[in-house]
Amino acid sequence: MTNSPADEPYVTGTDDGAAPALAPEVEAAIAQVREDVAKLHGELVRYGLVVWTGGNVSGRVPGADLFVIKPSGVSYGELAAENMILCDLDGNVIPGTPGSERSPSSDTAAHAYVYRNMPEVGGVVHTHSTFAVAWAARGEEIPCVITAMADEFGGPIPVGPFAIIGDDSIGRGIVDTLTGHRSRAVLMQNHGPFTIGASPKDAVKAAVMVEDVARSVHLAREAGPLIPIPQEAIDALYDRYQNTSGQAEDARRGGAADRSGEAR
Ligand SMILES: O=C(CO)[C@@H](O)[C@@H](O)COP(=O)(O)O
Repeated sequence: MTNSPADEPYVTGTDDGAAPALAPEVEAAIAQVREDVAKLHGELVRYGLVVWTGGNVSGRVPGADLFVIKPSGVSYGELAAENMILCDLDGNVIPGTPGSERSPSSDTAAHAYVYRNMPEVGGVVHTHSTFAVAWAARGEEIPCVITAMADEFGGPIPVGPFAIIGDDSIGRGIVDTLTGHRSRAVLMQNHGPFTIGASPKDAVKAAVMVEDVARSVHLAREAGPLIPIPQEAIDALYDRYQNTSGQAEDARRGGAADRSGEAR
């Protein structure tokens, strides 16, 4: 009895550099993630989170040990599904696949480390958004003093260790800081925010919200002392928001939708 395509082990590469043979459902999933990740980079620009090419979005391919990430240093206006880069969970570019002729994002190793060590994560984002970077430059966590933080992050936004780009250091700092933590954002010291999410869109939302709360709390503290929110109120706000805000089909709530609300 021959195995169905779905039973076939994933072929990560071929000797002649041709694209690997993939099950049809994996091919379809890859195509969807390529489209979503390419489109979501426009949200980084729309919300003012990046200058030049100073940020990146990636998305895990459901059902495969693969993820999609942008090419390094390519203007956001040029990004499209077909020039996103398909990688395995070690951060190796899958040869022969669309976009594989270019180098992946500088942060590919960090994204790959998160995907290997946090199986629940479906998307990873990195930006240099101004106010979040300012808190990172001070190595200071953002205290939970506004209900929007309690809702979205369930408490303070933590700081991760100083780590140099280029190996697993940043990824390890992200995972060590966020594992078991409610926050989907970490301020890597002297660098900037990395966010995770149930989907690429959920991770982009966290990137948008971390910059918003970083700005608000910065301005508040400049004007006077901050008023902490009692922990029981933080817990209640977080529980409500995580379980009733948005729609049941949102990825964050365990659903499959995350393409402008479309189920898939
Ligand atoms: O933060 C850094 C470099 O320090 C990078 O994430 C940023 O410049 C974006 O690089 P990529 O264009 O994703 O390679």
